[in-house]
Amino acid sequence: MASNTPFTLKWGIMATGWIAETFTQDLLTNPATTRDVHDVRHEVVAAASSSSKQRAEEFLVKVKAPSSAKAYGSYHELVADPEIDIIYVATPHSHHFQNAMLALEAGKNVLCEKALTVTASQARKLIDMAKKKKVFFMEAVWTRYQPISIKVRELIQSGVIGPVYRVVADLSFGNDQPDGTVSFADTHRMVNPDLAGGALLDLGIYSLTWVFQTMYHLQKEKEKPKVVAAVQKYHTGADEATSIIVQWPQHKSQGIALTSLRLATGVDKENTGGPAIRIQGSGGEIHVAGPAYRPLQYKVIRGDAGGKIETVDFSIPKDPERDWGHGMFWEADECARCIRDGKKESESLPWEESLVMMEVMEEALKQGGVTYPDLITTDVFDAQSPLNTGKR
Ligand SMILES: NC(=O)C1=CN([C@@H]2O[C@H](COP(=O)(O)OP(=O)(O)OC[C@H]3O[C@@H](n4cnc5c(N)ncnc54)[C@H](OP(=O)(O)O)[C@@H]3O)[C@@H](O)[C@H]2O)C=CC1
Ligand SMILES: O=C1OC[C@@H](O)[C@H](O)[C@H]1O
Repeated sequence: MASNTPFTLKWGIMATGWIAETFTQDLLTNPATTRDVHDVRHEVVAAASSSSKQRAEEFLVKVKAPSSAKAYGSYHELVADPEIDIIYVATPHSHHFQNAMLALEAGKNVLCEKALTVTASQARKLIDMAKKKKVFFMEAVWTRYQPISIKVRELIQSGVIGPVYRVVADLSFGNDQPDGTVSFADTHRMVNPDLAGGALLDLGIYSLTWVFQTMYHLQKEKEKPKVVAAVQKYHTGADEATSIIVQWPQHKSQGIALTSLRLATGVDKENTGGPAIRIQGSGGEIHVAGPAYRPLQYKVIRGDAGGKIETVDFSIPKDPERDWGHGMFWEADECARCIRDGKKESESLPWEESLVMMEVMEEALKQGGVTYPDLITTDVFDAQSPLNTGKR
């Protein structure tokens, strides 16, 4: 008989930047009152900063964590805490391989922010370590767990638009400046090669997510995609715009994943002009409004109904007590359910799919001549790497 007590997942937060703050606040929302979830809940046990314990303390205050939450001044201390079930890695992508490996080596379950790694080989090694340690490991592509994504995947599987042969998806940010730059300092993680900057690994991954979750993910016999890419390099060496065509010849399908730091997906700053994602089947289309990372509306246009349009809107629920909700809690709930049920990977984003997506992105960047420093592309784990110790 199922227990009425929700399963509690105990989190350790690695890093104290913007997304760590956003995600942790989502963790601290009440699952029952926010989103009618009663089988799992979350506890923030500790947070760590690579720069100082004080920064971690300030972070915990800022997110209104319970007073029991511990602050650590190093990632090593965090992964050694026996009370923690899962580490959320919220550092720049440049750091993900070393930081996630640090946690996996310590026997922790890991949720690692996107992009999972800088290279496919790094992703492979993390997956191998998760297998070896028999722990749960997932890339934090929150979009996959949002109700709208689940619904769109179900619609496609129901056959309402027939077989899907083409998907065009865009996430572009509109940061063009009159002086020819984009509105990020050269040191910012969006454009800094030392932090694996660039449009593709940061934003294009969402366009690719839509291409993958509506086609590759639903393939019964998985087919490796062919990849053709056009990459516009920024003066820092990172990509400022990347367009990828992925092709699955046996499925007669193609996906076009677009991203740019200069153009915006929509004309308004919120990127809500649409459709950001156009899913084309032989019997109709599904249009999803942007932004691709957190869309709130889709339209189904059925060919057999004379082009009749059904529009469905979604919203991100808020915790009334905290006046907060960003939409990242669904991926946290997925982690809790997988760990409760003894699963090592999520069916919505299996290891193999994260890996193939990394292979596609690596190939696209290779075609465009984008390179990153050895420190962040090595697939050799080093617990004392500056990426783990913060000693820059
Ligand atoms: N899912 C989503 O919607 C989003 C995901 N992301 C992903 O999250 C990751 C982090 O992004 P974001 O939070 O915006 O980044 P921030 O720059 O705001 O934060 C990154 C944090 O990483 C730690 N860090 C360790 N070493 C470095 C270093 N050399 N330079 C900078 N930071 C360092 C710092 O925390 P400390 O000193 O405490 O260790 C810092 O606060 C990226 O991989 C990004 O792709 C980002 C935004 C949205
Ligand atoms: O993952 C992301 O999604 C939201 C964007 O604002 C952010 O830059 C990106 O990292």
